Amino acid sequence: MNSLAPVITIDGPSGSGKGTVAGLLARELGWHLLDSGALYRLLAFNASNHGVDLTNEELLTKLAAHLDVQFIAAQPGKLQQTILEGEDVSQVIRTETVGAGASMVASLPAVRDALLERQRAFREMPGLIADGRDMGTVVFPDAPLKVFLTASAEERARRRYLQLKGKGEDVSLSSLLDEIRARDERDTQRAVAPLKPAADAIQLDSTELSIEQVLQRIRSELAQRDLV
Ligand SMILES: Nc1ncnc2c1ncn2[C@@H]1O[C@H](COP(=O)(O)OP(=O)(O)O)[C@@H](O)[C@H]1O
Ligand SMILES: Nc1ccn([C@H]2C[C@H](O)[C@@H](COP(=O)(O)OP(=O)(O)O)O2)c(=O)n1
Repeated sequence: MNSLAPVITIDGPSGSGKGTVAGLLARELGWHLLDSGALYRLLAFNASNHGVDLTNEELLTKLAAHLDVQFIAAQPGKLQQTILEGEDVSQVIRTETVGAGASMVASLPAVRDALLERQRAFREMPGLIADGRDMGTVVFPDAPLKVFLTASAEERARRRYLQLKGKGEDVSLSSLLDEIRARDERDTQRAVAPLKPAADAIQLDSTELSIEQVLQRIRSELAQRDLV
């Protein structure tokens, strides 16, 4: 790990806007990007492909340690492709089913341990934007700026609904709301690295904020810390 590279952590529940904001910030600053949720999604997806039960901690931990994955970005911060065992899986790992599977495998302590160093290795100059659930609490506890991004469950379900409809998927708002609530419950109640704000995180409720307004708030926090 390069201890000199600054890290901005963006944690929060599903649909709060973490991925969008992290991607835009990384592009704006020219920093690296860690989409940690993608690792848990990849593991759940890979396990299903290999017929591994999503509660089998021992086998899942082995799979996690040997995940053959590459994140390809033409330049730091550019939209990245996710390649698993040589295949582009960027889109197929984005479904709600894979998200629910990711949340299940993510509750297993040995699986989280197996993915820890892989995540820390993303910390390189000129800096890293890290998006997930435990970026500020566990993976990068010394990050100079930690953001905890939230929004009401109803607004997050509405956003996900619009996003999936936009991709032509046939989804229902009420089942998305149920799925979001179930995922919130599992992610906040697990024993290891539960979703919660770091003690030194700034909390941003984006329910009534546009993406640009969220970015503005983060830019002003960065300026206050002399990070840009
Ligand atoms: N502040 C916001 N206002 C309205 N829509 C938003 C906002 N932030 C994100 N979105 C939209 O909500 C959807 C989910 O955002 P995403 O970044 O994938 O969330 P997360 O990574 O937290 O699950 C996307 O379609 C995104 O464009
Ligand atoms: N750092 C992380 C990132 C994700 N997870 C788990 C918990 C989440 O429900 C799943 C999927 O995360 P992801 O960020 O891709 O999901 P959303 O885009 O927020 O819907 O993975 C985690 O436990 N720790």
